[in-house]
Amino acid sequence: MELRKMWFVKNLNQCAKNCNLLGCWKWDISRIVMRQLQCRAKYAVVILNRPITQNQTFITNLWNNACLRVTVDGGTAQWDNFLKELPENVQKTIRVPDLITGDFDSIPQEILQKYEAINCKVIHTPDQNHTDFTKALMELNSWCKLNNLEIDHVITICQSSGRLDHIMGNIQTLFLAKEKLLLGLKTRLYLVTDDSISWLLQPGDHIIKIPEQSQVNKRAWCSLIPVGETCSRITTSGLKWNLESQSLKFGEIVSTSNTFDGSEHVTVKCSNTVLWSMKVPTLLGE
Ligand SMILES: Cc1ncc(C[n+]2csc(CCOP(=O)(O)OP(=O)(O)O)c2C)c(N)n1
Ligand SMILES: O=c1ccn([C@@H]2O[C@H](COP(=O)(O)O)[C@@H](O)[C@H]2O)c(=O)[nH]1
Repeated sequence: MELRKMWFVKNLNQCAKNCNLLGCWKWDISRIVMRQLQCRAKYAVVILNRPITQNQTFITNLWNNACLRVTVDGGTAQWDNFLKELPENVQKTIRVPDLITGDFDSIPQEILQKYEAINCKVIHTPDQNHTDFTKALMELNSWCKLNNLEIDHVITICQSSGRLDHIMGNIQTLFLAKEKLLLGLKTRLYLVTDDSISWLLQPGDHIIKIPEQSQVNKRAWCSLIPVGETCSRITTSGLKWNLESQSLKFGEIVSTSNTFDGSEHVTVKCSNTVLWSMKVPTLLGE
């Protein structure tokens, strides 16, 4: 075997030992969800069409420190409502959206005109085979390419209430982002609701840092949901109800209402993609 190939195989074996031949991801959401948000990572914020009820300081810091701010169709009106609730002196400090996208069946005309007048870029995405959220990510990605910007995270402000089809559709967008490479390879996509954050764990090894308050908070739930396919083999540590080379499948085991065992990290080794969600008390200001 030629030398370069031998080196590659040796490294692959090492990697296989560590990462089960698949992938190895570390997740530290504290810089994203802590309200002070001293975040040096480059990230974009996407606002979907649900009321924004998270802590005001968290949202305004998140928004103003983002590299790119996108409101999606009716999400623009939700953003406008959120702004109206802020004290006037704070309103003046808030950056305007960079992009407004959507098929525009939900946004009131006067809101669209108001934001056009202050030079927000408006992109009409009429395709009815993809949701406005999915199309917003495509536009976001084009914007990043055009502006030579590599972003680490896309933080989507939404809710897990309201229409079930939209909730499922948003999870479908997480899958599409991965399967159809809607975002850069290194860009991580999250759904942030009132008091929780969710993202997909791809096949491989994951180390999830648990914020200190959640380590000891008995109400700090977390979950591992096998959306889309059965997860035939999953092993965890750091949870109250750990899984040991078990399978997750609807109709058999789905890990809801799980919680932390006080460890600093949760580890997950999974053979198939699963949806990880966890409560983050600081989002609401608890
Ligand atoms: C098999 C199939 N089912 C349903 C649809 C319809 N459909 C899927 S995505 C989409 C656009 C949804 O737009 P969005 O703004 O995300 O949601 P809205 O609030 O307008 O319903 C539509 C109409 C389709 N194109 N194909
Ligand atoms: O109940 C809802 C409604 C919408 N969404 C998300 O927002 C975008 C835009 O929605 P519009 O109704 O077109 O304004 C949609 O694609 C969904 O991703 C939601 O999560 N819940």
